[in-house]
Amino acid sequence: MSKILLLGSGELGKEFTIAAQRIGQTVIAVDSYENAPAMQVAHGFEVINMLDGEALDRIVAKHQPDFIVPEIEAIRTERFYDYEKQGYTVVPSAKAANFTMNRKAIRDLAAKELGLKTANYRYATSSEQLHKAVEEIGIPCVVKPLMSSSGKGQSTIKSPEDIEKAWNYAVEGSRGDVVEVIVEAFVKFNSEITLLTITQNNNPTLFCAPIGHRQERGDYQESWQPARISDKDLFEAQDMAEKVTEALGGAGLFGVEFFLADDGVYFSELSPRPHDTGMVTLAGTQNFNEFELHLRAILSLPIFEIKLEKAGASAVILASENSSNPTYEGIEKIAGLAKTDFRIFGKPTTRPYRRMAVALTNDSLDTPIEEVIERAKNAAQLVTVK
Ligand SMILES: Nc1ncnc2c1ncn2[C@@H]1O[C@H](COP(=O)(O)OP(=O)(O)OP(=O)(O)O)[C@@H](O)[C@H]1O
Ligand SMILES: NCC(=O)N[C@@H]1O[C@H](COP(=O)([O-])[O-])[C@@H](O)[C@H]1O
Ligand SMILES: [Mg+2]
Repeated sequence: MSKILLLGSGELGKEFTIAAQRIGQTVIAVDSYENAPAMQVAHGFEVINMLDGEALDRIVAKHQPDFIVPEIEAIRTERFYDYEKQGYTVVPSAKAANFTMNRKAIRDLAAKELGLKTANYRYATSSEQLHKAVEEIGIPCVVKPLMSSSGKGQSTIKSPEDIEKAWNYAVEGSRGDVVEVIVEAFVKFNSEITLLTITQNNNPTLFCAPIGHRQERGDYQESWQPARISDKDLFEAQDMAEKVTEALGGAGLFGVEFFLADDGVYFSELSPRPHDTGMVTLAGTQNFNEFELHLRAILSLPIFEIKLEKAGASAVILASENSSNPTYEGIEKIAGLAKTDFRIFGKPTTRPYRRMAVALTNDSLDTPIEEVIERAKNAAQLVTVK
């Protein structure tokens, strides 16, 4: 049996840990605060600042894990290359974790090295450079810190007056020590998808049915599976996903994000780990959920097939204010609904817009997906977090 050091212990890590526990693996859950969701179900835990390389070195040496599994981006990922040299397995690979924590590394790899279609983009390290970059890219455009996730520090420039604001907002929302932003042309997409892509050690790459999602404030609100997509677009997205995951290396599940526009498919970014929008697979849409697939790929266990069994949707349940010791009202209402389920993550504190729980619905594959999404949204609205 293997020992897994899980770096990041939120809702995604919690489901991954439960999947690992079910097949007898040992998980040590790590995060920056005590009582994080995955810690509540793991064999052991560590509370450290994961951006602190020495703290990371210390717990890796202490636990000597068979697998180091990043669950968030904000980790001193440069250390991962050393761990690989020392013989540790980083999931999916040191390169995958390191490249995706910085938008510049992954975007240059995708657009320049691999030639994938992306939005036009520039970088800027000062507000003067941002003005120039916006002039070149054109308005509207999207500004994001190089190091951030879940929409933090991200804004859309709709007129020249927004540029200064966008710069300040990005610097404030930036994690880590890099003061640099990416400016991307605004893609007028018709929809966006996450393509869960599973790379395996001794077997070919597999894809899940595409997941559609809707974002607000750079964070997902609802996701559904399967997403509506033409065969041509799906084939293109799979081809791009295969190229980028192969370049990053290793075995595991990736969430590859695409925009579907009139002029084709745009690669946006990817997570080298289970994706938040992939929580829809907890609704029983597939024979294996995304956490089980990640685990199987990591452990080199065969995946006989990935079968889409139901249409499903997830809708987030957010907190609205700051509190500790959160309570949940409306659980009995959501519990009473047909073909509906929910997960409460068990986060010890709330803040405005913090994702605390998720509503899940499913139905037969011939049900219009809009109906399934609507039910998930209505279900989520029944629960309030105080
Ligand atoms: N160039 C763009 N054109 C149009 N919309 C965009 C563009 N870039 C981002 N968005 C919108 O903002 C959302 C979040 O962007 P992105 O995925 O790059 O941010 P993130 O902070 O990495 O989010 P997460 O970590 O949750 O994936 C996208 O899903 C999309 O809805
Ligand atoms: N888009 C990335 C994502 O969804 N990550 C998930 O959110 C947690 C952090 O939540 P928190 O900010 O509420 O602590 C992470 O640990 C991970 O599970
Ligand atoms: Mg994203």
